[in-house]
Amino acid sequence: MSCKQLCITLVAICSALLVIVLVRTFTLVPRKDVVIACKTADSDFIKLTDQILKRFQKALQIDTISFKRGEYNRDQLLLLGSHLQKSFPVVHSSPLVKLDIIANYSRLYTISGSNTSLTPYLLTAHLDVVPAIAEEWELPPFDAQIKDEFIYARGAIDFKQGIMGILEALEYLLSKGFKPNRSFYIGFGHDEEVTGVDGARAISQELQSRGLKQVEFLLDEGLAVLNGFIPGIKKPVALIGIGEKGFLTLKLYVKGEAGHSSMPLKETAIGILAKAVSKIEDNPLPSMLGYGPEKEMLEHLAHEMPLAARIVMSNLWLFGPIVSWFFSQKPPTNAIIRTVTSVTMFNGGVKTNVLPSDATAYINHRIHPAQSLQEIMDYDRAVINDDRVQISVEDSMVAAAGSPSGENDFGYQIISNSIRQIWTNATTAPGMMIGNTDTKHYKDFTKNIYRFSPTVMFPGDEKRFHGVNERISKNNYEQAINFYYHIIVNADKRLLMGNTDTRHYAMFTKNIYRFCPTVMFLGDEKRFHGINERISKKNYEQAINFYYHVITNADQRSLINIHQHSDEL
Ligand SMILES: CCCCCCCC/C=C\CCCCCCCC(=O)NCC(=O)O
Repeated sequence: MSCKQLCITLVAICSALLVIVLVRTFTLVPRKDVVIACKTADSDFIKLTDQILKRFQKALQIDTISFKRGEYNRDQLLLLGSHLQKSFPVVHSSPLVKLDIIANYSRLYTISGSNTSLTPYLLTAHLDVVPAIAEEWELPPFDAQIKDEFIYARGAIDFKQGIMGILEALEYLLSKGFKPNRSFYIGFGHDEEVTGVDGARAISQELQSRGLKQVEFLLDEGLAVLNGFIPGIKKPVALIGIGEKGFLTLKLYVKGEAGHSSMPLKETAIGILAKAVSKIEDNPLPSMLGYGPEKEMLEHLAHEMPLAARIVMSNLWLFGPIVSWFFSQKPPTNAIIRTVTSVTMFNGGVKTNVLPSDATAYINHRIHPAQSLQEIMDYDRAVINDDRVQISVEDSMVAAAGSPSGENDFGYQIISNSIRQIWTNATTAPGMMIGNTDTKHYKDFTKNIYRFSPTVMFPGDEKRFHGVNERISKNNYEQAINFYYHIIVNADKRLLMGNTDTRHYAMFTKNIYRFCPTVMFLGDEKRFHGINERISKKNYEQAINFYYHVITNADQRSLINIHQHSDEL
């Protein structure tokens, strides 16, 4: 090949790459329905009254702690149950609502809709919380005191704002005479923090035993309204978890030899285990960017970014390694691109002058959906590379596949639109839930599983989950209630409000108009995507003539000057 031919080939390849990059950059624009913003002046806005605030604080003061599987504060769960009963009298006495107590503490509400042809949906949340080390908190974790407009308490964002927010919204709606068309369920599990096997799983079994086959969608706790988490985007980003990482907890065990500390062996069981753990921490798993829901997330968000970032994020096939490096720098972004590893427990030794007879550590992996449990086990074994360290599986769950997040996916769009009604300046995108939820117990009912908590977060707030100083602002709690209000109202519709293809032509003109030459009478709107869609012969003739006139009228250079014509008359 001559030098000239080589140059031509290179220019051709670069031009082709440039075209692909630019086409992807400017065509990845997600659906965005026009939504009516929820305003505090609206007649149906639920204001955070003292009464609402007090019952939220009371719920937070009840320490419904889960310690381990089957070990939770049972009395407190009962107390929380009676607090809910007292706080929401309309919910608990409405003929439209049936409450079942499941496995002693969990709660399943069935709200009957009038239209049995509509598939019901399911809202879930959990009653339990993780323990808190009170001494490390600014304010006691179970007092729910308010400081600078924030309510501090264990459970404030994980996830009693969900429990109370859902019931506040339902109480309000029912007291205003709301009668749903679409039935729905509300499931509150009591042991989500210890895998939900007693609570959510029992609720799911109860629904199955009633013959329920399918729900339209499921909304559980999950991602949040994030400010400043995603490089390049200043406005709030509300991520809806369409997938969920799996987990794998491994037990590492080293058998040692007890003896006198004055005559030590070269290595003790603790030393051997410490080296293994250190190797695990020094060898993070590789980035899987582009192979899971994070790809969709970045492609959805690209159009919100400045041009350079937009080009990069729209073309992960080319720029993936740069993005991976960048995202690896901070824990929240690192968590979405790879299987992460946390050494969470380490035990060994009984006395300062006794050689340890054994040592145990636990490693908790959160697994990226593109990897299997076996791959992670094999990786750890190879990294540790020491047969003296016995590795066994303590607990595991495979990652959850991505739920649909397309333009016509009812559940996703209902959640997205409800978010945008409350956080009007936020952009929504599908994401991957990095923690685990109760949703695994409901996966047989639907593929439309979404994980979103109505929680506003700023960088650093992620440490409050299971950490110290968990809190929510009063304003955010009010938003949470109104978010659930809109979920219930929006999901009660039969269909998404229609969108057209016009958004794909938005780059060509701002003069976009939408009109169908269709004559409609009241009730005909149900024929769209419904049954008995029809048009009269006369109307079809009108439609043809309408398009005839559109074509002939648009064929002019400019609009006819009406005044000129009037003068002529
Ligand atoms: C570029 C995107 C960055 C994503 C950053 C995510 C920020 C944090 C938002 C939500 C995190 C939720 C994690 C908490 C899980 C809560 C549920 C739970 O505790 N489940 C039990 C468990 O996982 O062990």
